[in-house]
Amino acid sequence: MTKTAFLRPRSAPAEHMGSFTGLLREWLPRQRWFAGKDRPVTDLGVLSMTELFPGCLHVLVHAGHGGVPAPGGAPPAGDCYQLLLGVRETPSPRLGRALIGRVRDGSLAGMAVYDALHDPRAAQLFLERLRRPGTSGPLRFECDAPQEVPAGLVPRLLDAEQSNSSLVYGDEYILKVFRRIQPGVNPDLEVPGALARQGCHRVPAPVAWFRTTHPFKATLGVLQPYLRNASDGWTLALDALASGDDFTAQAHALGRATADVHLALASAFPVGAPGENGRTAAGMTERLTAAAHCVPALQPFVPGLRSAFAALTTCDPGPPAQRIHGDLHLGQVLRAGREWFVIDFEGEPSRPLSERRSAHSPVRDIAGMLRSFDYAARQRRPWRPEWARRCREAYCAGYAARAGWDPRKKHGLLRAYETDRAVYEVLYEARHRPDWLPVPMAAIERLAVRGD
Ligand SMILES: Nc1ncnc2c1ncn2[C@@H]1O[C@H](COP(=O)(O)OP(=O)(O)O)[C@@H](O)[C@H]1O
Ligand SMILES: O=P(O)(O)O[C@H]1O[C@H](CO)[C@@H](O[C@H]2O[C@H](CO)[C@@H](O)[C@H](O)[C@H]2O)[C@H](O)[C@H]1O
Repeated sequence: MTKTAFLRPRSAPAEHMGSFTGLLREWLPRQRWFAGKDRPVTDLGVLSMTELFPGCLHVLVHAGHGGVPAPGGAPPAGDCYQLLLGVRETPSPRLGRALIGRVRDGSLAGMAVYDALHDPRAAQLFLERLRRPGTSGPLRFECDAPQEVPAGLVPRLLDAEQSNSSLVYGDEYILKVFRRIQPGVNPDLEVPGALARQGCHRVPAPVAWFRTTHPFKATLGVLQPYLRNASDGWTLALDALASGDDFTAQAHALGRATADVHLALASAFPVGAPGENGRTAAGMTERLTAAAHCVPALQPFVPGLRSAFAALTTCDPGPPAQRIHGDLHLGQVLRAGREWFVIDFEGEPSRPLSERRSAHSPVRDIAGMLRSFDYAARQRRPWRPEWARRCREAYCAGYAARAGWDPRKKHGLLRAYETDRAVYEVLYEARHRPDWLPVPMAAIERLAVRGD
């Protein structure tokens, strides 16, 4: 009998939970998807641990960043992360990169613990679990309509720098395993499901998903069809920049695709109240203040940026608020065949889930994509501002052709939303990719000084 048989029943006893926290305390902050890199982890606790199959544990951990426990014994402020942990005496040498460490004490002392998403055997068994709806402890494995996902698809873990972790199965399906878990339905399940019911073909529809009921209700992962031979917009844009190829036709089609998705979102999630620019401006100003506190390089530009937000209260109110993508950029769009598809409806990962699921101006998504053209144009020296400007024109024209209103005619709104997005990007880059910070900072300088 292996030592892991110890871990039964399915919800593992508290004794084992403590064995892992020492290892995870070191490993967790080094992961790309760990959101609290700018704050030390002051406390780490296992919130739930479920044996999925022998040698593979599903674990939710809480990483605290100081503060006192909330009333009722709830953990103090911090984030919850999802892990799949492999526990073996001797993991295969191929799993070296995935090794988290060896348990130091308790009944599992000496066992190696690793990130099981890197283990093809565990990934295969996990798909088997998803193919059959049912429960494992607090975990629920579900699907919408019975779709025959074939058995035995070979898994591979995407090694892209991501906010979550994704496994591709046989180039047929892709499973996104959310890493930072917040209570509630994840919009990356909710939105594609609702869009599929609207008949929107621009978004791959969920095939199966899993969620937890403990320590709170939350979506944990979604399986969807994998778009084979697709290229993401970022790669295509950089290729076009490198070869000198025109990208305006692609940008125009992308504008049309964005409008299609916005129209489908507006039908799928009808919103009663109109957008309120005063509240939006206040939120943007608050985010700027918080960002300038974390990234001092922003401080000299704060007055100029604030004026962009203040102008929101007097400018054309623009289109009504509705559900949107929330983090639209060139990496979130895939070109397959002659069509653009839109993925990853999670929204900006650092915002609370309730905010990400509420209505916003569609201009926010448009601004996200316009910022992305600027990011792409700045990847080459000399910088190619005219490339970004042409893409911007084409994208807005494509959007206008489908949506019936032209983003270029909403100058005040666009400036405010692009500024807000650039502020978000400054914070994102400072936390995750400090080498990239000059890219959004250049936009900040331009938006604060010239406002175009
Ligand atoms: N349905 C899909 N078909 C093909 N590739 C996909 C699909 N969904 C995601 N991808 C690939 O996986 C990458 C990460 O997906 P994404 O949803 O953006 O994850 P994250 O939230 O971790 O950033 C994308 O950049 C894309 O290359
Ligand atoms: O794709 P995610 O949901 O993880 O989005 C996050 O990471 C993105 C980077 O991977 C980041 O996007 C920024 O960099 C892109 C180039 O790598 C650029 O195209 C985007 O315009 C820029 O915002 C995104 O902001 C972040 O939420």
